[in-house]
Amino acid sequence: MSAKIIDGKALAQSVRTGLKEKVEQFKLSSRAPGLTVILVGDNPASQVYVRNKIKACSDVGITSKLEKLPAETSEAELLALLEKLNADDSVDGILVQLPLPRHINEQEVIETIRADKDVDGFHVANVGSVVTGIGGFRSCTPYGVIKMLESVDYPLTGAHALVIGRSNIVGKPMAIMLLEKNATVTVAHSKTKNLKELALQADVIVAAVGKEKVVTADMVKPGAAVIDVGMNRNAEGKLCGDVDTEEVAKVAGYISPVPGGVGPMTIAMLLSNTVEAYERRLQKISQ
Ligand SMILES: Nc1nc2c(c(=O)[nH]1)N[C@@H](CN(C=O)c1ccc(C(=O)N[C@@H](CCC(=O)O)C(=O)O)cc1)CN2
Ligand SMILES: [Mg+2]
Repeated sequence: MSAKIIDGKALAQSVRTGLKEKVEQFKLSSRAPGLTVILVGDNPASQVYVRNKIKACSDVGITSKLEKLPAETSEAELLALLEKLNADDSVDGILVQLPLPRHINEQEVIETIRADKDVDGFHVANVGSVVTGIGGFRSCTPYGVIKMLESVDYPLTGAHALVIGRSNIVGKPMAIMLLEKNATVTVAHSKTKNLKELALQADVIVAAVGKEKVVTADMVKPGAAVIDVGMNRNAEGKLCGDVDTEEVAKVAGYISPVPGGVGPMTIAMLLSNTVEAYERRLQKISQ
């Protein structure tokens, strides 16, 4: 068997095309949605991701602004900038690129962003709203994974989903979003003892560990959907995910590649959240 590829790059492009049309309509009667991206320090990967986000905004017509701060920026300075952006009516979405330098408390920073401008969906108010099913911005990576599974009509109701990884930005919200789709969800992590046994029972595996070849072919049930959230460099310095893609593709029903899978969808869902933040703000103003 050879798995069908879930092409995140193509799906992201179609999401972006839809958003572009929406933004063009908004601009006829009002202004474009606005996103401010904050980058602290000079982490090379973060620089690439931020550049890609700014370019993606420009492609769909979202007005974006990059605030580049030196690595020595104090937490107080960063929080002051966030308060200023929170109060700025032209800013619909605010994003602070992670990771932050070690001297800055990430959670403190996230909680300072106004929840209705938190287009990353990391603020506790948004996490809580998603958990309780009352709306709120969804964390972009797991939101993108759900869209990828929906794009191939993967039947999630009653499916057994295994999420490997329990980070606040991927693993935990991923489990909640799969639960919302009526999957039976197991979350595995570094202390899980019987990973292979759990994986062999899973109809859907989402690997979000940050380690090469955590999911191998002997762990995958024939026909399962395997979504790779990992972003690693192998011994040759090549970008790879957490899944042994070549071998797993011989067993799985669906597989998402790295690069070209979840990564582009993360950025597409950020744009989608930004457009949603703008729409909600306009709605509030007109009430
Ligand atoms: N504030 C945030 N920080 C971080 C997030 C986030 O969602 N919000 N996620 C990651 C990094 N990230 C976005 O910021 C991200 C990582 C990778 C990609 C991507 O498209 N990857 C490409 C490959 C890129 C390459 O060649 O290096 C792919 O998979 O095809 C997008 C977004 C941590 N920080
Ligand atoms: Mg830190």
